[in-house]
Amino acid sequence: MKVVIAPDSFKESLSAAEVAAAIAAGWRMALPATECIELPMADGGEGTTQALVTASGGRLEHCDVTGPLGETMTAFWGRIGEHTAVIECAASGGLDLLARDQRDPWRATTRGTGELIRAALDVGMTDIIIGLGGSATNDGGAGMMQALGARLLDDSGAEIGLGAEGLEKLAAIDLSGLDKRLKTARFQVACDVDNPLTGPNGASAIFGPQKGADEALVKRMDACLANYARVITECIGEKVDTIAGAGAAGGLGAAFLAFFNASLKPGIEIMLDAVDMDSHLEGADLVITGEGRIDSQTERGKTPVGVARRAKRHGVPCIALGGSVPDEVEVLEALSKQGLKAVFPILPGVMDLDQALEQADTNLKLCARNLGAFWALVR
Ligand SMILES: O=C(O)[C@H](O)CO
Repeated sequence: MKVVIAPDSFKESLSAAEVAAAIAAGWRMALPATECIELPMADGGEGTTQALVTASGGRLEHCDVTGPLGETMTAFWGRIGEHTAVIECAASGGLDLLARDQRDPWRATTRGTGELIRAALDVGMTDIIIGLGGSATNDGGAGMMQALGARLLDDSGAEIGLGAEGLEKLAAIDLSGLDKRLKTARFQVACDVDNPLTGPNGASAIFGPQKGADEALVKRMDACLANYARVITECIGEKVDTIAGAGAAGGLGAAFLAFFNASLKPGIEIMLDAVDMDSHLEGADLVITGEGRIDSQTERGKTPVGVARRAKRHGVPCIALGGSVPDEVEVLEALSKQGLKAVFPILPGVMDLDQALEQADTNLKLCARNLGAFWALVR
């Protein structure tokens, strides 16, 4: 029997490679002869650089950049071959870089992403894959653009400040000082979701709360991004706010659409192609995917759904394991339509979040072992 194991990371707990290894170990407790193919996944969010570098035999490079709250930190990017760089926005502006009580989407900046792009261009990279997702930011990529030489100005002609806050006063964008290398570099943008920039399904409304925004701040940040979209249209004639993916990573997707020679793609598709998922699915009996939290956002293009859609195309059944899973049948039905036929919670009993994060490895093994035992019974 052949099982393809293609999970994302369990945030704040296990990397995608560790999740895949735990599922394989648990499954083999029940069915030791199974050929388990472990393919750690990512969809643009944290872990994307590592997963693509591992899949392509590249290496990580490190440099000092501006962190999410303006502090200096050491971040990384990936080098694949001679000319390709992978940069994930989570490396310098990621939610997992901040403790829960430090999260502040009003001030958080994407400046570090711009600095990582510059670092890659400085050493001759011409093809850049950008991973969007897992961010602590909601600044629409304003910080990134400033790091790359754009001037974002208020109505007195002064540079706006960091974060979503700065966008409230944005009145004009001057691209005359933009790094010239951006004209010739090719960007592929791997988005973890397909949300638009603004509105009820936009970056602030859907992802603001997980970054620490309350209802009032969500509204204010949505208005800031709407102002940003208006100024982009006025200054450069691009209308980006309703385009799918513009709302990824706190609106960073919008900046790539407006200012770069870039195409936005579901991140999981880029990842599946990089590991040659199609050939691994040949002759597979089952695909197991998973993510720390599986919910209605999963439908918007996150790893489990991306993997399930690809498995469905090959006629291979796909199931998922999650730390937390949907508790509404409508969400389960919607996931099932996309090919994710069943979703299993890994928790063996009531426990608090810290305990669940700590025991994720054991819980994954036990759940995978039970699934393997059930498969042995019914096949
Ligand atoms: O970073 C974020 O805002 C979410 O992961 C959606 O892209």
